[in-house]
Amino acid sequence: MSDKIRNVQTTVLSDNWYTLRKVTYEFLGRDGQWQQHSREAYDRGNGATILLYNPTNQTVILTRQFRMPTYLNGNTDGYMIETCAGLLDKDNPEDCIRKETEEETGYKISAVQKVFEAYMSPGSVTEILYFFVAEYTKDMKVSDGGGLQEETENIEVMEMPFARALDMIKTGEIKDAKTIMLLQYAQINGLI
Ligand SMILES: Nc1nc2c(ncn2[C@@H]2O[C@H](COP(=O)(O)OP(=O)(O)O[C@H]3O[C@H](CO)[C@@H](O)[C@H](O)[C@@H]3O)[C@@H](O)[C@H]2O)c(=O)[nH]1
Ligand SMILES: [Mg+2]
Repeated sequence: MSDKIRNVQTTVLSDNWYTLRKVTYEFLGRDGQWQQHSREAYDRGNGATILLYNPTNQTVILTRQFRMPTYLNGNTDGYMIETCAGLLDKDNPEDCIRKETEEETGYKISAVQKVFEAYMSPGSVTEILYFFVAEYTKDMKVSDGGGLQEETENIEVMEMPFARALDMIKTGEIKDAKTIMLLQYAQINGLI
């Protein structure tokens, strides 16, 4: 609880798939005066994401899928290259990301390492994202991956040299924040 806000009132504006709320409240400003504020907050739950890397072959596993919001905002074909990621269900982030990894990439991993967590868009989206890394090898591949049929995810699995992935940040072929964060984490910490 913050002693800098009071009289918080919440209205649901939309709950068709995820939930958009309008929140009005009084906020104690830096000048010591209470101000009336109103903010919208989009709640789509929390998520987890993972960079799969193979230090021997110097490769990483990424995914490619259509993302409508990016299509609406300048991404000409709507496709995004991203680290494997999913929304959390009732599971803890570790179990969730293992399950998501198998569904989306076809790799069955066990040991995962949490590296940090971050609010990805704190002015408008409630979500906190948990970031993981894990080593993978060929023999961990148990299926094609691709995501859940019933969710019509159509995910393409991409294995590529780590150096190529880093280069794709420079060329703009990779434009997804979580993916850039994890690739740079791997580079800074010499994972590969
Ligand atoms: N029918 C329908 N499906 C939706 C809607 N919005 C999302 N979906 C589908 O719901 C599924 C959710 O898949 P997950 O793999 O669980 O989540 P994600 O979308 O990959 O989320 C990850 O990436 C996001 C974007 O970077 C992250 O924000 C999120 O934290 C997470 O890491 C996707 O197939 C998505 O297309 C909708 O309005 N209607
Ligand atoms: Mg996903």
